[in-house]
Amino acid sequence: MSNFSSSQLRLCSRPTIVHKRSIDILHDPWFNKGTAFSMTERDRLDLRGLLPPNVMSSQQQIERFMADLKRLEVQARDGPTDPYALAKWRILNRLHDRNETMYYKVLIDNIEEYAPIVYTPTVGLVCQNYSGLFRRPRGMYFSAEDRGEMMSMVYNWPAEQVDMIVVTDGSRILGLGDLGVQGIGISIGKLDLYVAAAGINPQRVLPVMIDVGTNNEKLLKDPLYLGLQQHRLDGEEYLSVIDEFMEAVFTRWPHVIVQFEDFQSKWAFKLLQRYRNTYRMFNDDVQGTAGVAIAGLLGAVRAQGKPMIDFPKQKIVVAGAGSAGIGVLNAARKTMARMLGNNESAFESARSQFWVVDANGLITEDRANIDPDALPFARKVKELSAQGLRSGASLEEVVRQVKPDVLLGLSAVGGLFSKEVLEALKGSTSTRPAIFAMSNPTKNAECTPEEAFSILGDDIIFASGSPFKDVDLGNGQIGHCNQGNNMYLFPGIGLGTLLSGSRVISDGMLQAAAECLAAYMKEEEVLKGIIYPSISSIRDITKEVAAAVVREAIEEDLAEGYRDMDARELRKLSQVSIFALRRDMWIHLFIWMIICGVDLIVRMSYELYNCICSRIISAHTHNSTGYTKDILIGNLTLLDDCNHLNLSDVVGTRVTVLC
Ligand SMILES: NC(=O)c1ccc[n+]([C@@H]2O[C@H](COP(=O)([O-])OP(=O)(O)OC[C@H]3O[C@@H](n4cnc5c(N)ncnc54)[C@H](O)[C@@H]3O)[C@@H](O)[C@H]2O)c1
Ligand SMILES: O=C(O)C[C@H](O)C(=O)O
Ligand SMILES: [Mg+2]
Repeated sequence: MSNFSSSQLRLCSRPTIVHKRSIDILHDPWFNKGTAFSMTERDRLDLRGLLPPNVMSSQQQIERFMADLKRLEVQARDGPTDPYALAKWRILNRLHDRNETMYYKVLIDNIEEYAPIVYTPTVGLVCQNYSGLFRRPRGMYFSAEDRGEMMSMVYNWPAEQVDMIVVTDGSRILGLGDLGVQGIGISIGKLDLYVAAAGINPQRVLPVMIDVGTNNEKLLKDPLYLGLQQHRLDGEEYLSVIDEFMEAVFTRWPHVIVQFEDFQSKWAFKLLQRYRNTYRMFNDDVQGTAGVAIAGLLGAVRAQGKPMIDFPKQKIVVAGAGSAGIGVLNAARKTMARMLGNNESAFESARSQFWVVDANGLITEDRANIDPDALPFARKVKELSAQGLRSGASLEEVVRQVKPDVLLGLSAVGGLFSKEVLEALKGSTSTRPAIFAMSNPTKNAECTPEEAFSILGDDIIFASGSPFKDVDLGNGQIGHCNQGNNMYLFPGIGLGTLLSGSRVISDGMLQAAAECLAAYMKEEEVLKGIIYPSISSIRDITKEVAAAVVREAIEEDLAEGYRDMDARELRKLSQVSIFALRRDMWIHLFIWMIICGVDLIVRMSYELYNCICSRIISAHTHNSTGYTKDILIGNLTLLDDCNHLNLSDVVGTRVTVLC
């Protein structure tokens, strides 16, 4: 017999009235069921796309939480270079969920310490463990199950404006392979850098995961996996999902920029060709990496005490012919060709400077089923014997015979530059050979700086994709470890494109970004072996890169202007001094607005803050942290000299300023 009266029963079965919708529900601990929301509930509450696609039972949710809790102790000590990396990530992530503005303040002020936590290398560990780490969702998930729904579900995202999307399909996360839906961590990490380095408004960024399944058998068998448990879609089916996604986001936000990230090379090039002339998009692994590598390669030439124009004489061995390797090879060949006269024969002769080794050894023209993207770099069979080489030669053999100036790794194989390979590089004809161990995360680096310096001696250039500490060479000298990572370019490429209002991202804009990075390092730094800036100057380099991209977009007549600044005004800017242009960027770089109820929080530069302060009605210190102030905004029409800021809607409101 039940103890309930019939009126109590009626009460119990009464539906809960949910006044909230969409993300507000997920952020309300009273209503939130997280991944346990059924598809019907997701549709009725405008939640489709705001959660990973796999609907979980509450028992599964508990199991996932417990499994993560048990793993915590082991995994918190699993960080590649920092034993507490994962624990730090959790703490920062919790801060993000409580107070986003403070999160970015902490990140910006401590970028050197926390970039390796929110970005490479720790982000790799985060993606690997995402099922356990998942708490509050960030970003959107578009899955194969959402076909036909994307055009409407894109409106479930709460922000009216989105400037930057970073999208992945999770198929090649860093050098960690197919991580399926867990790859969303990489989109989140890249966008954290967009906010920290380029000052993009955090309310206008959108991390996206397109879940078309996974071919990772471990994940397919894991009952707690958050993604679709099916093999990846392929061919036309795959393309139709990505097409639908692109159409949906560009319909809602026609001016958005979409950065493709960590797509397996099989699709990376095809998607780039498919969309780059129609949409504002780029592929960071192909194009961002290429620019960063070019800047580093030119730096390596300067570090030998030679002029950059000597670059076409460099012999370069590349290990890895995937999206990143081929991207770098194409860009390096074009750069050489430009230096050699920019004609057909220059382009042809530049080709002979490269030797490409992949999982099957040296790539030569006689290879069966050769990847068409690698074909232009296949060595001619008739020249092999003269070089003491053969089809499929090992990396060690190639290095020994070629005696290259540069050994560049984008293979995702940790330790590939073994003792034997580095010993072979001792025969290099360069006065200062360069080693680029660019694969991520840390354990996938082709070699460590210690290995390189100890085998090859002090007079080398070393760069790695993930951060390593400089090496004490024991004679009062420091072996400098450069971080050659596309983070030095993608925020500036995105920001420059945004500010220019260019409809597409041209080769010229990417080239301008790379040249800007190459020119950024001073002669004396380069001669010391410092060929990339330090992460602490990422805001500054981003500003420079963005300015270069804007200038090139204007030059190519692609710029259509941004917000209040039309193309004509932009063009005028190109004629004034570069300083004025930078000042303008500075303001855009540092301002963002977060609408909080009726009040606004404004994050801005000191420069702009001072400008506003001279016109405020009242100001008082808001809290004890010393960097937050409440001000009452006066007549903002006086703000004309704070170029292009339309703050008129904040007149008379209380504004919290974070300087
Ligand atoms: N530093 C950076 O800014 C940066 C940028 C992009 C990519 N990456 C890193 O580069 C790596 C590769 O990325 P991708 O997108 O090109 O991957 P990918 O899977 O498309 O390509 C990997 C390539 O390495 C080759 N390879 C595998 N084993 C090899 C071996 N033993 N010897 C030589 N080559 C071998 C494969 O045949 C393939 O051509 C990843 O670790 C990624 O994190 C770094
Ligand atoms: O994410 C990074 O750190 C660089 C690059 O995009 C990569 O895929 O490794
Ligand atoms: Mg990447």
